[in-house]
Amino acid sequence: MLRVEHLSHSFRNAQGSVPVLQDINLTIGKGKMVALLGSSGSGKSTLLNLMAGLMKPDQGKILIADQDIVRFGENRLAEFRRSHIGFIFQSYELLSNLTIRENVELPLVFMGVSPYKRKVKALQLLEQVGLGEKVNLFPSQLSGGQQQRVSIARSLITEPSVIFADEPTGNLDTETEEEIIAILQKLNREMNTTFVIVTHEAEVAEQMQVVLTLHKGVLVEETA
Ligand SMILES: Nc1ncnc2c1ncn2[C@@H]1O[C@H](COP(=O)(O)OP(=O)(O)OP(=O)(O)O)[C@@H](O)[C@H]1O
Repeated sequence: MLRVEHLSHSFRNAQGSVPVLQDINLTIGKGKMVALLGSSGSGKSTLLNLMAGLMKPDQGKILIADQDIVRFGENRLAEFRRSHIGFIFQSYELLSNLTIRENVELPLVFMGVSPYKRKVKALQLLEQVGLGEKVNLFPSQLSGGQQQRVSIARSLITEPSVIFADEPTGNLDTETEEEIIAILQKLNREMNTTFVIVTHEAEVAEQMQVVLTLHKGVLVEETA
């Protein structure tokens, strides 16, 4: 379960402090597929980055697996992120000099998992995202949609409690977007992983179980 309590955040600029998120409270149950919807500048990415422990908020609690990650020091947070949190970026963020199997294995390399175990798990996940035939290719040999599937497999390899995705289909055409959403839904069913997906497209949000809508830094609607 993921819980956010009284979360507020501001960015500072030359004029002073600009509030970006104001008193956000939300609870996301285990295994839910959640959309974070809102127009440009409403604070979606900021909220996602805070929940993923990539930034520290000014105020509030962020509870993941019953632990308030806001209180963690840098090392503990980095360790917690590695084992509990997955992230999918709009721009895939794959390493071009590694094969796609090696890219998927990478989080386990940092956790000291044996090469054999890493390989077995990576191959299984690549099979699940429909790339079983392409495991030895390099990212540049794949389409954008295929590269995003590699990054999805990579995000799952540590079996995280929750995966955060920031506009995961933002660089893809409509047909490929539908394929990626279908894969995320399949993985959510098969692995009971919680997904929180930032989107500004109502059509994408409608396909999720819960939709959280942000407007100017305030959570204005929650539909389930
Ligand atoms: N590092 C930063 N420094 C100062 N202001 C920032 C910073 N990051 C974001 N902002 C501001 O915070 C507000 C919310 O930004 P955020 O990226 O969270 O919105 P968003 O809803 O994800 O937008 P988009 O859909 O365009 O990505 C915006 O007004 C933005 O300009």
